[in-house]
Amino acid sequence: MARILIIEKEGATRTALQHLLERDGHGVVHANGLEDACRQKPGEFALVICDVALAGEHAKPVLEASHPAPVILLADPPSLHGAIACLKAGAADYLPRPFDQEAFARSVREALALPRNDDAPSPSSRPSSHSGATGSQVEMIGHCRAMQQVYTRIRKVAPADVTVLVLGESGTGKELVARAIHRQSGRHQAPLICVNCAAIPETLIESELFGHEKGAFTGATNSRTGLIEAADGGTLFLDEIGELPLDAQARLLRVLQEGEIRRVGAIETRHVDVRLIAATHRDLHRLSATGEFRLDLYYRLNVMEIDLPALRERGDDVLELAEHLLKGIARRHAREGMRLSQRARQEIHQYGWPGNVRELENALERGVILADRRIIAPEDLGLRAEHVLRSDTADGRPQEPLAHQPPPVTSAPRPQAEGASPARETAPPRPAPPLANPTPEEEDLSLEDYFQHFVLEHQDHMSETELARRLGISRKNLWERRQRLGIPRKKARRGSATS
Ligand SMILES: Nc1ncnc2c1ncn2[C@@H]1O[C@H](COP(=O)(O)OP(=O)(O)OP(=O)(O)O)[C@@H](O)[C@H]1O
Repeated sequence: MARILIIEKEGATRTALQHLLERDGHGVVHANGLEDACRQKPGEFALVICDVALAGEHAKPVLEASHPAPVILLADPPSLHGAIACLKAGAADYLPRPFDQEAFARSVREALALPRNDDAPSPSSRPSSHSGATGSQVEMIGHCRAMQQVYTRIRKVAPADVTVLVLGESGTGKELVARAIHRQSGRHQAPLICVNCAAIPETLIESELFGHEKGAFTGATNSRTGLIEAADGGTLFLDEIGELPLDAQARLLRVLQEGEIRRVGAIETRHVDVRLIAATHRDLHRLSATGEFRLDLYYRLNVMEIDLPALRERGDDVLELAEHLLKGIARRHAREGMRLSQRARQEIHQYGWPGNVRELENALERGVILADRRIIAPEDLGLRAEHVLRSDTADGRPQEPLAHQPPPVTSAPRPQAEGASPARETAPPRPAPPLANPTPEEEDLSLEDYFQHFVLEHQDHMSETELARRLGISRKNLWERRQRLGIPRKKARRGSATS
């Protein structure tokens, strides 16, 4: 549950946005314009959503006022120039209106997931060309051997200014790799433009990527710069490149071969200096055999390859990632200090994660929202039984099926993305996590945490009898626990409730 500020003049739109946000459990505050918003201290909100018309030039005024809160801009009518300017200035997202509910919810989720650095300079002091398409710099977590190889590869290819092909299942962090390469390259002062080829309609992709001249097609009332030109001097990240239509593939090949771009409807070409990083979860070589992907483009792209392991192949990294992600998610929902129970950790370790890190983030967010107390139980994560990878415990005993899941839990086949390359040997079934067996102590520990928190929070205004009743224990038990935990009963103030 995050506190979100909506800056929007239009009453009906405001109500519709509020409805969508409240449905997802967020708290909403309104402002009619920037001045009104500034009085509400926008930087203290978890997120600011602003009509681009009220955001000031290139959204800089709203971004400055809202720092360090992320800002989503809603644009009607949208423009490519506007989008690039706003994103370069540091907006978390730029949503063209009308948008569907799912796109809006996703954008809110992603903006709330951005790391919030209160010490970072505000957008006004950041060089505007420095930030990427979403302005975020997420640290990559994980120490397993496969990830170490990934980091080494990134370090070696980053300064080499060559085209890079990043392979990996959906949600493994391909965009993070692209960001890391850009950051460590000589182009880091120039823009990084990220484009998901699968998200742009086939009819628009050429004009979006390559730009168009006025009159090039019906509706082209002005000439427009494409995203490739916008990345001039910097890096272009083309995610899901396997989805690029064949005509666009031919144009892209020309950009790579000649360093030249021809806008749709243009006669002359322009020179561009762009480093390309492409990513896909598909086997491009296999696609080229069926004519869906140009073989010559595949060879041009595949100068350097970085192969990201699936999350289920990263051993204990999954727990390190879970702890790291949990902190950010809990902070966003104002539930700091939330922890995973031993059983939840065990389940996270044993799960197959077909949706990889993105799925882990979603499960943790569910956990943070659904957990009644500060400990997240396996039930709160809502993982699907069919993706639990069965393995033996460290002492060789078969793993007990997880209590809340419908038995039997069988050895699930490791899910393989459609068309994905059988790039890497998969790791053997994971041993049980390096944890003590889940025992009553663990639940006890969480109860003690809760007990301590509850007592400290309420002892000033509740009598001992009421505290004990609310905790569901006897007064004697309350006294004993106070002794054990070192929170002795406060001396009753004259006139305050005692029992
Ligand atoms: N090693 C990691 N450490 C921290 N966060 C990670 C890591 N890998 C992925 N993530 C997070 O997981 C989410 C998905 O990552 P990303 O978008 O880079 O994946 P992707 O492979 O590009 O997915 P898709 O192919 O579906 O676009 C992001 O929120 C990202 O920050």
